[in-house]
Amino acid sequence: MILEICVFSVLTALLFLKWHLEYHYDQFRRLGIGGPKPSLLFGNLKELRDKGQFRCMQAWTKQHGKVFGFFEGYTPVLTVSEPSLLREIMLKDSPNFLTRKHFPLAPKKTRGLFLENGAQWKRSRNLLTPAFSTGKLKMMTPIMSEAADILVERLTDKAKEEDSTDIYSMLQPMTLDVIGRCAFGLQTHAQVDTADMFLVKIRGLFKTVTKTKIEPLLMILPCLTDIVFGLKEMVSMFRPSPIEWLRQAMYQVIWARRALGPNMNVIDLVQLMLFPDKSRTAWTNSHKQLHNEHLEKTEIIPDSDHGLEYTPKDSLKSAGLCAKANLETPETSVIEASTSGVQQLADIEIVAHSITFLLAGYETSGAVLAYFCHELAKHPELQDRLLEEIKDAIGKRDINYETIQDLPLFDAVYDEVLRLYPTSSFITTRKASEERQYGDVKVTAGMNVLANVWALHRDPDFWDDPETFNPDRWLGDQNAKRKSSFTYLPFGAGPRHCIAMRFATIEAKITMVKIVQNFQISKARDTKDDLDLISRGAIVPENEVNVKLIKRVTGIRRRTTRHC
Ligand code: HEM
Repeated sequence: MILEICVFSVLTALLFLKWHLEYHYDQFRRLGIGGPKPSLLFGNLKELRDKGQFRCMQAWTKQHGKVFGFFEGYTPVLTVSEPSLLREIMLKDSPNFLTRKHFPLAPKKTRGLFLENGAQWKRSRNLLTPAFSTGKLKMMTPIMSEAADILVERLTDKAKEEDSTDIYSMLQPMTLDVIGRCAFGLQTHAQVDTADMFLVKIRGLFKTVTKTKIEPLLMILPCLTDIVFGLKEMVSMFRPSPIEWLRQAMYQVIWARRALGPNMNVIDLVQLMLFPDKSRTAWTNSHKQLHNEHLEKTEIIPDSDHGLEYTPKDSLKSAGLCAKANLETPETSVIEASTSGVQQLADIEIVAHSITFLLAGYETSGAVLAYFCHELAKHPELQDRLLEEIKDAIGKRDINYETIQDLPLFDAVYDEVLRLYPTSSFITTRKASEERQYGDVKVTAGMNVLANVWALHRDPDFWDDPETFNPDRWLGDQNAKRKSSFTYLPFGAGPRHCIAMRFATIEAKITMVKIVQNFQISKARDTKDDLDLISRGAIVPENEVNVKLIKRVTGIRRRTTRHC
């Protein structure tokens, strides 16, 4: 009898589960929205994984149109490449869409700007936006310029030694040095030292992101999230993860920089987060007292001291400040930023934002530069035009924020690279707070929306000959109109667009101008016509990006003076 009851219960539970899944996976059909057929166990995850997200998006858009639904495991995602609907969701009705789609492995408490939602996101965005103003970006360009100079030196050596250079592997450490220095305040040496701890940890981090089987598991069974997080915490007690290493390194930088107080010779994102404009005047007595107490426990190392290796314990050859703090004084981390009455970020938030900047900025910027070089190798005639433009607009002047402003062809090439390779296509997501009806499309409360940027940028309804790389389409007066039409969204749109759009653009321009000035890039014997791409948060080259570099005789090899 007991056995029969057990069998009956199990069968009933299975039937109920089947009914529930069928009902769940039928939700788009009930709303009159088409899409690929999901399986009861995996939704559409298997196809996404097998074919690759971007191929699926393009194929599904062709088959189901500009608005369709798919299931990322158990999670329903409404996918939109209809510009007018995107404008409603991302801009006009943005207060209803200030939240992003949930990321299965997102930390639960301190999340950083990208993952924050609601009031917390608003506060952070308001506090962080001034750090990306024109004035502040100008002050950060020497960091970018110096990193680009080191790149040119390394490429010069490569050009002498090798017929084919994997430019991607050269660009990644450069973007890491820029972001390491700007967002972490660390004097990293990723370009010249392959054993640089920062580089090693970041590579470890991205390897885990690519290989993890946990994320798909949580996509299929989100109910396991708490258990998985609990287990992860237990494991990290014995084997700290790369992210934990980064967190600790960042805390040490913060403590040392707080101890030293504002230093206007060192402008990076850490400085701007720690001492935003408003707080400089409000550097109140309570801060001063804490600052002085902490300073007494802090040993200042002269800038010229290069003997210090950084590790989570003594990582403070921090962007020229070079202070080694007494690391036993974590109480500074709880300086509540509001003691002065001025809104400021607390240490725990700064750490989360720094890690976010690193994750959001490292892969994207490196990949975009690699795509840029790849397209130049395929289009030698374009390089002659770019070089002419540099000569006319810049001549022998320094490459800096001012001199790179008036380079329309460079801008056009950059825009076209980002059209064909919108590296952050699959992170442009929103979640509806309340139900809305836009024409025929009903967006229910809690529904996830993905701006289908990959398909949008290759849609023949909006682009002539969309698969062709043609920077000239960006020249002329249609440019501004095109950019405001919601057919081109490499940096997203609306209040949650990429906060560092101009930071990334300046970094790319400075680097590319220096590369074009110094090298002719052409196809090497092993250059692929079409790169294999992989989506791991950002869409990046799966393998090497090989090109042949020929040093220009007239190349300008100039090292930017250290800015601090
Ligand atoms: C070419 C390089 C880059 C591209 C293509 C890119 C693209 C994007 C995109 C598409 C989004 C989502 C926008 C939306 O949902 O509307 C985004 C968000 C974001 N990006 Fe970037 N990004 C780049 C570089 C960077 C860099 C260098 C940083 C940091 C220094 C950064 C920090 C962020 C942050 C913090 C967010 C979240 C903004 C928020 O939710 O308020 N990005 N980015």
